Amino acid sequence: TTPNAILHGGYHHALSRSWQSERTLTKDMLMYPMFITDDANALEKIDSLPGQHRIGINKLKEFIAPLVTKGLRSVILFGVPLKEGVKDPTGSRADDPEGPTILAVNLLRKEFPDLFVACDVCLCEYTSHGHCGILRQDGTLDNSQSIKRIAEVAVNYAKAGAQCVAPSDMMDGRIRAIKEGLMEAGFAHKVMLISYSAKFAGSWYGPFRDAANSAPAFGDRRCYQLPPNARRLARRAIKRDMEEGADCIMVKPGMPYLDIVREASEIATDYPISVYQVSGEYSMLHQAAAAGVFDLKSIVLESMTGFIRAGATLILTYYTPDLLTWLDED
Ligand SMILES: NCC[C@H](CC(=O)O)[C@@H](CN)CCC(=O)O
Ligand SMILES: [Zn+2]
Repeated sequence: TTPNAILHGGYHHALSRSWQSERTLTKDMLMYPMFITDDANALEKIDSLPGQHRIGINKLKEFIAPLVTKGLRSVILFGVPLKEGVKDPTGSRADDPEGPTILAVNLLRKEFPDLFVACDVCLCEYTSHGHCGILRQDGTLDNSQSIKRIAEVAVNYAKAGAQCVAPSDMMDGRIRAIKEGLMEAGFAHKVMLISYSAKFAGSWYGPFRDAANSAPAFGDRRCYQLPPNARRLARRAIKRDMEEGADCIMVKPGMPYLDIVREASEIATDYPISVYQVSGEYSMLHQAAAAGVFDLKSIVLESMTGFIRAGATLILTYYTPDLLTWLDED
């Protein structure tokens, strides 16, 4: 089987099936990014992301239950190890069975059977150097080692019960490596593979790196995230990931890259298109509204309209809890 011959993974679950169709903003379109930390009893506010928290495994059920009651349908998990000595050059603890991500997958699948659980797959939260891949001695990326490790982590998240894996690393060929890993492990037909295909290097991720303690220790991510002005590379990355077996194509950041969302929806016409309203966008709107520039609910709903107009069918946003409330109002 060639990887992109496998379609089942993209519609195995009722929710992912709904994403395969045209939509206007509904709760089902929203995927909530959550930070799970290795301090089991933590429930820490994140200064750079007002309203967001780092959540310990023992606080997760009580935190998420009211959101599920309000109509939360899906989450994407980011493990945030804060304990000393967890990080190393190869991110070997990313798929630690006792680590925050796998513990959270286990708990959510057991306690909230209707919740669609996705895991972000990357090494940067677990590597001592903070890069999204494994480095050579000279400090440059070892792409083949990186995709081998990233595929291993993705398969282990699938084995733990994740219904979707989304690699945010931007290594070349990681989609095929993950898809083939899922195929070998017998998960490709029931786990959705969302590719962060067009993800741009730049200044929109600061609050996340603060929240996840995942900034690169040296250098930057310009050798693997796309150059902001490289529309043509984005088109090539999208086509490549379709070939390699992605079930959904994501663009990130969102508002500053709406043209790329439109390109993705025209290139990957038969795929659900996902967009990530990243931490910088979230904080910008939040702080501008607090400063009286505009009303928060209005501006957030209008940003959602932009994503849908550009062709997005799945929106990752930290505003998910607010939107679950706002969508029930007038
Ligand atoms: N794996 C990269 C994580 C990346 C931030 C970064 O480039 O450091 C994004 C997470 N997928 C940031 C998301 C955000 O800013 O909200
Ligand atoms: Zn990363």
